[in-house]
Amino acid sequence: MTRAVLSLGANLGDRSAALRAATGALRPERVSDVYETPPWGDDDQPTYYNVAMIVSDPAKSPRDWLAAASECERAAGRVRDPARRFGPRVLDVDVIAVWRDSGEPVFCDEPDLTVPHPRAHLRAFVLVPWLSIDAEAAIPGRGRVRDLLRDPGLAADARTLRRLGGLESKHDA
Ligand SMILES: Nc1ncnc2c1ncn2[C@@H]1O[C@H](COP(=O)(O)OP(=O)(O)OP(=O)(O)O)[C@@H](O)[C@H]1O
Ligand SMILES: Nc1nc2c(c(=O)[nH]1)N=C(CO)CN2
Repeated sequence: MTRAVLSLGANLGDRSAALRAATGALRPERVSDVYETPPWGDDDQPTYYNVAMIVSDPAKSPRDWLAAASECERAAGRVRDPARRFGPRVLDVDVIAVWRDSGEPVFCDEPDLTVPHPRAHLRAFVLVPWLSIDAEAAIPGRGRVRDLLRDPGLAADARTLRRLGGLESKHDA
């Protein structure tokens, strides 16, 4: 059994619909409300809708979670622009952290898969939704999410997020 935390983001097209379709495919144990978040890393793009979810599966390795994430992105019609890092997208699904049934964290450091996600601890749009569905959330090797969010820069970013409500309601105009 592995348990994973996934972070989903969308800022092109019908953002709620993309997140809802991915949630249907990934069948999470828990999913956060939708947060509207300013773009991180590349300012020149629309605001994102972000959610965090907790998933578990008896058979899935971190690489299987990455494959499931990539399949959701493909199904949403994502086109990669190699020239634009952190650029706009119909759907992004990141594998934030993975644990075995025993609670032991899984670490991966491979060219196409790094777990825990190497930038998760810098992103209020990952940490705030995650903390909302797990008060004890912690990034293996980095510490508890509620402590990470005490960093002044992250705390300021956290205040720019707007909680919109559950995925079942429609948020896009
Ligand atoms: N933990 C991870 N979760 C998702 N993708 C990962 C992870 N570690 C490595 N990758 C790799 O990152 C590649 C690029 O992903 P993507 O285009 O979503 O990056 P990005 O959105 O520009 O940046 P970021 O990963 O910081 O969100 C993927 O093809 C995947 O192989
Ligand atoms: N607010 C926000 N900003 C981002 C996001 C995201 O999901 N939310 N994803 C990115 C992909 O690298 C880049 N920037």
